[in-house]
Amino acid sequence: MQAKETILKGCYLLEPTIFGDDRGYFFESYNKIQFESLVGETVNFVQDNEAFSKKGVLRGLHFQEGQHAQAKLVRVTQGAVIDVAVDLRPKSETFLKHIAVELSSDNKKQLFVPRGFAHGYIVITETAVFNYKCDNWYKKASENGIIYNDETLNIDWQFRPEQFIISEKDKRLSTVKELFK
Ligand SMILES: Cc1cn([C@H]2C[C@H](O)[C@@H](COP(=O)(O)OP(=O)(O)O[C@H]3O[C@H](C)C(=O)[C@H](O)[C@H]3O)O2)c(=O)[nH]c1=O
Repeated sequence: MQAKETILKGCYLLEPTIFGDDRGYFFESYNKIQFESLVGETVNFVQDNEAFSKKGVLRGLHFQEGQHAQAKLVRVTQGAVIDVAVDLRPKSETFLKHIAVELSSDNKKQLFVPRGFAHGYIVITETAVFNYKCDNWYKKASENGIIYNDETLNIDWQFRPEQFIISEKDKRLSTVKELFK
């Protein structure tokens, strides 16, 4: 596994070492000792999630507040998405900056999104299976988020489906200006 820190401090793009042979391939998708050595911190994941979505589905931008904040290690095991992480740490040099990366079952890339970030993705293939680890449990009451087309963030989702498929909940998310007024 190799890792490269993105422009957002503490947010890493990871690439596994793939072992191919005439049967197919094998790779370690997660190894605690190696992962922590690459990202430079102890991370105790407690929950694994999986989401299946159709083309054009946009989930996010989400985060959990306060002590329920979650760090996430995200990857795609079928199809492809444009994955977005936004730095919401007021003291960070990259506060309100974001990255957008393609994660896919082909490139097998993973993104480590630290606590204090908002996260979301849009599906760019017919379907996608999104798998991720969280270092804190789901806490519905602490859920919050930023609307996907927030003017301050001005995210280029790099994909313009005939229509975005967005949950009613996500259509009602706040803007950055509302969240940080
Ligand atoms: C996140 C979550 C949801 N749920 C239940 C709550 C709802 O009944 C149902 C769907 O939840 P939601 O519409 O919030 O799922 P997503 O829109 O995929 O939310 C996720 O999408 C973005 C991209 C994220 O980074 C977060 O992990 C998470 O917010 O699953 C659970 O039971 N446990 C959970 O951890």
